[in-house]
Amino acid sequence: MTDQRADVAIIMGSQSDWATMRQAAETLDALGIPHRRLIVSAHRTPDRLYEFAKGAKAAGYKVIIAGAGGAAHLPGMTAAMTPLPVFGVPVESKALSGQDSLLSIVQMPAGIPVGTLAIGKAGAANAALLAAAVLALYDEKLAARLDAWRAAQTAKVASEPADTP
Ligand SMILES: Nc1c(C(=O)O)ncn1[C@@H]1O[C@H](COP(=O)(O)O)[C@@H](O)[C@H]1O
Repeated sequence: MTDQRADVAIIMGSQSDWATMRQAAETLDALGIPHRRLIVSAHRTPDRLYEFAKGAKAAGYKVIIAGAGGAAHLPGMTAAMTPLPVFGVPVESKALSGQDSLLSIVQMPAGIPVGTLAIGKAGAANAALLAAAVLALYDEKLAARLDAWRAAQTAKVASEPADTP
């Protein structure tokens, strides 16, 4: 659900990250959380990053999800320029399978945190669930939707055979 009044910004370093980051967008959609997605790169579009990060709070965003691969400076640079919580998703890189992305994002110096998720699609989905958990602290209807989502997940697993195939 893209919306003028978006609670979550999903930013990514390149269009090529969309295959991963769409898991975040789809999870937010499933929970009815309005979001916007943007291509922003600390390396390739530093002015766009500055404008986005400095204005993100005033624009009404509550949480930022930032996905990047390789030398993944985007989440940390964004966190340096906004007081909003930033969740970083290490995108799987071709050369190093996302290990480079993970270490770039997770090893922030004390003082500027980035909540770092797992490499790849699972990390993108979980970033959305974490964003939902933050927003649900102040939104009872969303909290109920999140509870229902988790209950449905539990029911699905419970309906599957418990023994190994
Ligand atoms: N890590 C970053 C940043 C950044 O951190 O600012 N900007 C682009 N990238 C990453 O470069 C990878 C390759 O990008 P291309 O596929 O466009 O060559 C992508 O995973 C992107 O996130």
